[in-house]
Amino acid sequence: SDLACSVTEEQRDPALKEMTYDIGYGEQTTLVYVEPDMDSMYNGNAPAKHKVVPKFNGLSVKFINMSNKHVRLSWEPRPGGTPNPMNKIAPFEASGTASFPTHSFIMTDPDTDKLLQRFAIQEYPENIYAYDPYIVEGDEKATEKNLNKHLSKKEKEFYRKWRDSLAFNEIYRNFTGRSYLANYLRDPPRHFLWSGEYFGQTHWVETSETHFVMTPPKSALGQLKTSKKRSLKEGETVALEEYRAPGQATMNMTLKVLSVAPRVFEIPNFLSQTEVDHILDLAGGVQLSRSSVGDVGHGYSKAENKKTDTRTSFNAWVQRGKSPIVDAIYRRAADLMRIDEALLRNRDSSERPDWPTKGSLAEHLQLVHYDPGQEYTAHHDFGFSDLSDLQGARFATLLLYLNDEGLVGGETTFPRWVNAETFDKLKVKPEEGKAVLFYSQLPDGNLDDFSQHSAEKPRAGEKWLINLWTWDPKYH
Ligand SMILES: O=C(O)CCC(=O)C(=O)O
Ligand SMILES: [Fe+2]
Repeated sequence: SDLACSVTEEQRDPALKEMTYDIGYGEQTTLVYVEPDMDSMYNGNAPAKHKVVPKFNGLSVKFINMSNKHVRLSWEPRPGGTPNPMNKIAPFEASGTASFPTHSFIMTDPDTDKLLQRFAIQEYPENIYAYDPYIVEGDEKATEKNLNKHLSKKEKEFYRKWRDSLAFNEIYRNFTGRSYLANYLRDPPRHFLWSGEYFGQTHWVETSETHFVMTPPKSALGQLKTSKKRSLKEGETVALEEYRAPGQATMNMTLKVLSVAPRVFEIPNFLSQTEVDHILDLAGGVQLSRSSVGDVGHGYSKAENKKTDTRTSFNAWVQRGKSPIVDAIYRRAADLMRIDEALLRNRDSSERPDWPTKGSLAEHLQLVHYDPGQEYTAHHDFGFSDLSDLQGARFATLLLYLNDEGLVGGETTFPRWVNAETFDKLKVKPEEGKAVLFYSQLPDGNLDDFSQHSAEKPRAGEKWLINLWTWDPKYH
């Protein structure tokens, strides 16, 4: 695109370092993410040498089923206590959730309820828990014999892939301090990522999707076909120009680094008052339903919809084509993330054939409403992929705050942000029109465990917010 921004030359992400490794196929080299040290996070002025251990000790846990049978995963409030069934994991697939050290999980045979293995969750970075009924520890020969006895050729290949993934995880963790939560070896994100080198660092980017400052008449706000390129009226550079900030061909958006690890940015005035009002207007016309959470690993449309106590808010989905204003918000968001807007809608094969899918890489806007006392406890927006090569996963989350008046509390918090000052969480205060951008993926393609976040309870007032999730890449 010809929109200007503060990145003048494309360079390798400053947090990527070369790592040489050998998982049994000879020496190989790849780029991995290494967290910047304290001094660089504070641009040379770190208040202390070492990072503070966060008070919050939760982590993302990944369970791998390395057997050729389905297993049932259950959570035990205490080891040996009554198990709470979670989900079935298919042969050679993985599943996961946010958890805490000392929590206990079990895998059982779904037909007989026979206990297969119990997992006691350890402290970060002990994120990965595998059920492998074939391995004979320290005896390659006996293991091989087992594999040949129980697995087909194809199944042995799947098994091998997980063994490779576990072997890579060991090396990756020694080098970077983090677990490899993706499957070996995930490509780096295909999208651009803003760098986040130090607190307060700013980037800027231009957009031609300027603010709406007047609400167009209802007749101009009909449904759009977002699978098509937009057709504009004669002389227009953007839709409904006459209702936008006058005399402005473009506007600049500023991203300020709130956290380096995870990479969190805030963008003031992303939405105008008119746009906020329009969305809240739409909310009046859409049916809000109790929010659900699910493992998004296999695509959100197939997510298991479970109503739980971890998420007590209400939500609704708003499609990009709902109105030209919603469409403009997607286009502006695309400019903000430096992603082609065409990737955030369905395309025909002539548009961006360089991408592996024709489906939109963005989800519908998720409109969320919290009353006092409602919350979304600490979670990750990513899910775990099966052994497919593409490993589609949520890449970025854009949060748009729609109100602040009368709202007390209700912050978005990042309890595991790396810093040298406090063990308390990073709190982002909702401000009308403000956006927060964070990445669920690291620039090396791994999932970012530190992207864990929560929505605090409003203590007074209500909270309205939008989630816009972008995938890398969604493949359904
Ligand atoms: O409400 C917020 O501040 C965050 C919401 C969130 O994390 C989510 O819906 O996934
Ligand atoms: Fe979230």
